[in-house]
Amino acid sequence: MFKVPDHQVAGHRASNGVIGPLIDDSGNFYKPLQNDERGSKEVAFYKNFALNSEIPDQIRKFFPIYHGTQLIEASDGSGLHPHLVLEDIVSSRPNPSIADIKIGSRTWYLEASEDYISKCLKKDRETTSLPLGFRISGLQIYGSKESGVWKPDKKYLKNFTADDVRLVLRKFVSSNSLEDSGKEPDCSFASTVYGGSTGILAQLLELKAWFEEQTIYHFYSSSVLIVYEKESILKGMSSGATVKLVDFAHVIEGNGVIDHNFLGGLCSLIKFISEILTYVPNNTYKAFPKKP
Ligand SMILES: O=P(O)(O)O[C@@H]1[C@@H](OP(=O)(O)O)[C@H](OP(=O)(O)O)[C@H](O)[C@H](OP(=O)(O)O)[C@H]1OP(=O)(O)O
Ligand SMILES: Nc1ncnc2c1ncn2[C@@H]1O[C@H](COP(=O)(O)OP(=O)(O)O)[C@@H](O)[C@H]1O
Repeated sequence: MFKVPDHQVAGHRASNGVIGPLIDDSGNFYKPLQNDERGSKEVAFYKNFALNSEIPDQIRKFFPIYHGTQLIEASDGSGLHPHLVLEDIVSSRPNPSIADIKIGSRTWYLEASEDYISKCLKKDRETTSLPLGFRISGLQIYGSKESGVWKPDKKYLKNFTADDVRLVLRKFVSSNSLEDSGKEPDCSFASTVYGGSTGILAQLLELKAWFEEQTIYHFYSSSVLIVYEKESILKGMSSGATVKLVDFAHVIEGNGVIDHNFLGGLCSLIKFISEILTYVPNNTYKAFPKKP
């Protein structure tokens, strides 16, 4: 039984006359192949990635598992349509908090069409992509059973400044602030979600180490998805904090060159997260411990 996912935060969504992703009860996420070359490029990426023996095993966990493609009824009822069948990253979490963070100050690449380049350039300039090397493309923050979920729309996120990004990454791991409540986020889940040996920061650093070496792919317009489950923490269980990469419709060959665009954006995101972990409420930051 297919249904439209409740927890999609960015990208093309199923709506009247628009094809969007579907999920099933078995933990699969079905992303409709776009009719132009984007669909075939994303399939080509997943196939190449699956077979590429140069990808270290510990890096594979950062990518959704790929189960091939399948013809299924499209979400808009227009008939059978090919879909990528992927692991559903959020299905095991009933109340996930999710951030879709598009990495890179440049979402376009020279091989793309002139129209595509100018469209991307405009978005990169108008968002935090250019100054920060990343932008928040989608967001959902779970508050509590009573307050529910805050899921700001695309337009709201596009207007973010660097300060808004800093604040929202703090709200993401707080117990007291949804929307524009005016409250100082308490960051009470920061050490559990962002910190620790298996937290978001540790995972981002592991990914960064690979990007410092890998020259196989250049990832344009791909996102880092950050997911965790607040209710689990409250029950004393693991936060389930997870980092995954998604959206590979604009991945090109690396040809032996480091993906500086992605690496730069990743380093910038790491800096923002690190600063939250060392933040002390009265607008100061704890000094980093001195090296022995
Ligand atoms: O048209 P828009 O403005 O919704 O752009 C889509 C982007 O939304 P954005 O405005 O950047 O948040 C959208 O970005 P997100 O996935 O929402 O971060 C994609 O970049 C999408 O392009 P593609 O499927 O990756 O080729 C983009 O779709 P296309 O317009 O390229 O089909
Ligand atoms: N494997 C997945 N599991 C769960 N959710 C996913 C998965 N892949 C993507 N998503 C959700 O769909 C959104 C859009 O995905 P993306 O691949 O960027 O689509 P698009 O090409 O339409 O931009 C993401 O922000 C996320 O919320």
